[in-house]
Amino acid sequence: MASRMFIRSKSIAFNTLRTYSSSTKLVDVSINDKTGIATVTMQRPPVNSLNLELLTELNGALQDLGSKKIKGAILTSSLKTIFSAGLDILEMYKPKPERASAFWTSLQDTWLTLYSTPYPTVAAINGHSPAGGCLLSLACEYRIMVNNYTIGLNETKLGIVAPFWFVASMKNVISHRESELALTSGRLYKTDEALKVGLIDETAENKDDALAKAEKFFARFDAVNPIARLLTKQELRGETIKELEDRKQEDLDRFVGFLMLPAVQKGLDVYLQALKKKQ
Ligand SMILES: CCCCC/C=C\C/C=C\CC/C=C/CC(=O)SCCNC(=O)CCNC(=O)[C@H](O)C(C)(C)COP(=O)(O)OP(=O)(O)OC[C@H]1O[C@@H](n2cnc3c(N)ncnc32)[C@H](O)[C@@H]1OP(=O)(O)O
Repeated sequence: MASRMFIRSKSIAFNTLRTYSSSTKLVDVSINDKTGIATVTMQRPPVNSLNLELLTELNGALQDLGSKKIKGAILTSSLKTIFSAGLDILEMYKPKPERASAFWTSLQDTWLTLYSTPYPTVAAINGHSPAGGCLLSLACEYRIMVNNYTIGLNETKLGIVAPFWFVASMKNVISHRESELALTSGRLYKTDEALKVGLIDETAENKDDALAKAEKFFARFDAVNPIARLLTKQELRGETIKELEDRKQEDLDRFVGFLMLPAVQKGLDVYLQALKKKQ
């Protein structure tokens, strides 16, 4: 049983399909032995907001999969109604500069890893996916979203500005015109609206349906040479990747500088209060 060699977690039964499992506190990874598909699950209740720790674990998991022979990876969430609430606002509100730098660097690195994976990727968006949640899904090659949730880059609604690589991620998926309309107004699309503009590729009834559809997406590559596939992906994504690599420090300095502006802190304060009052 060659597949047993991949068993890491002692909690996995021998006859299960999860022949590889690596669960950290915030990210669970399992590989189905029969399909060769990895499922990467974010698990940071209540809303999978992306803090330094979640991003670090996610980046590690995605990099780790690069050394395994997998057919593809699905990024999803363990939460019932939320894929990811985006960046953890508490990482940006009254931040310590060192922590803010480490946080932003981990976001840049996670995006670079996800945007350039050698394996195909699908976001199974099983809940709301604003801002940074949308960014993660845009970095995948295909997006399948469960009905009746929302997705988009809503940064302007928080009084913040989506950095150039957020904008590029959007523009590489939907039109320039639609990106401009969406980003300037901080629009969050409902699932069916997102499908209409091409922000997502398919809708799903529920998470299981999304996972089944992801499997079908990966099957498209059964008859495709994997090297040809990867080189084509690199050709299409290389320019956007290089731009962030070249401007990583500049982008980091802008982020930290931006956070230090009193007007930005005031905006985040108001937004946080509004989130709390919602209850
Ligand atoms: C001029 C030069 C410019 C150069 C540019 C350079 C730099 C740019 C600078 C900054 C760019 C930064 C980019 C940021 C992108 C982001 O991702 S910002 C985050 C945006 N996210 C959101 O707006 C989502 C907010 N959340 C929600 O809408 C809802 O919570 C939800 C996801 C739809 C879920 O709703 P639900 O009703 O189920 O849950 P609650 O709202 O009750 O939330 C539960 C609990 O969680 C807290 N919370 C929610 N979201 C976040 C979050 N993103 N971060 C931290 N905490 C969050 C919420 O407050 C509740 O907390 P509790 O009251 O303590 O229980």
